[in-house]
Amino acid sequence: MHSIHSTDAESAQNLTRYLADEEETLKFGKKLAACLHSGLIIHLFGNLGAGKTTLTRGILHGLGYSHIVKSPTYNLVEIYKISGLYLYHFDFYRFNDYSEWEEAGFRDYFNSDSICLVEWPEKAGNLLPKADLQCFLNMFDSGRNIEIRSSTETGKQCLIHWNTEKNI
Ligand SMILES: Nc1ncnc2c1ncn2[C@@H]1O[C@H](COP(=O)(O)OP(=O)(O)OP(=O)(O)O)[C@@H](O)[C@H]1O
Repeated sequence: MHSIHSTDAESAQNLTRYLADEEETLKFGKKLAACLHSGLIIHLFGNLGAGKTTLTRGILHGLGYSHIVKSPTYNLVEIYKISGLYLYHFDFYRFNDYSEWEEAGFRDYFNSDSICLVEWPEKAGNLLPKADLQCFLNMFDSGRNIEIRSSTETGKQCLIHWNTEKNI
């Protein structure tokens, strides 16, 4: 059995990592993928260019997806299927209103067979189901970091998995 590693910056409820460059964001996403499973809803917060799509690309690579990962800015959602698992990558930056939500059938995307990663969740407001994990991609003059907070018991279990995983 592994012991739970924790520092001041991380506990079962949250973790923070410094991301030196794009490669490191990809690497972090790949490692995070090992803690994820179907049914999870993850909200990604961060300004334009903060690295939300890069993180998603890392997660997809970690799940075994080896093709191009595009930003969903224009389509609102990109759909990936990886060995029976669906991953929906939303970007609500250009989201307008409830009718758009209904027409696109977005409600149906949030089910137990999929992982949903949502950029700009604040633009869709309370139409979205509650997130299990909230990822904050922060940019400072001194560099970038990511902070992940769990907001459900399921999300908390993911971060416990991260903390107990060897070599992470
Ligand atoms: N940790 C990092 N350090 C430096 N550059 C990074 C880092 N992570 C990503 N980038 C670079 O930042 C740029 C923007 O990244 P990305 O498209 O992932 O941002 P985004 O948050 O999805 O943006 P948008 O909100 O516009 O969709 C890319 O050129 C990427 O290479």
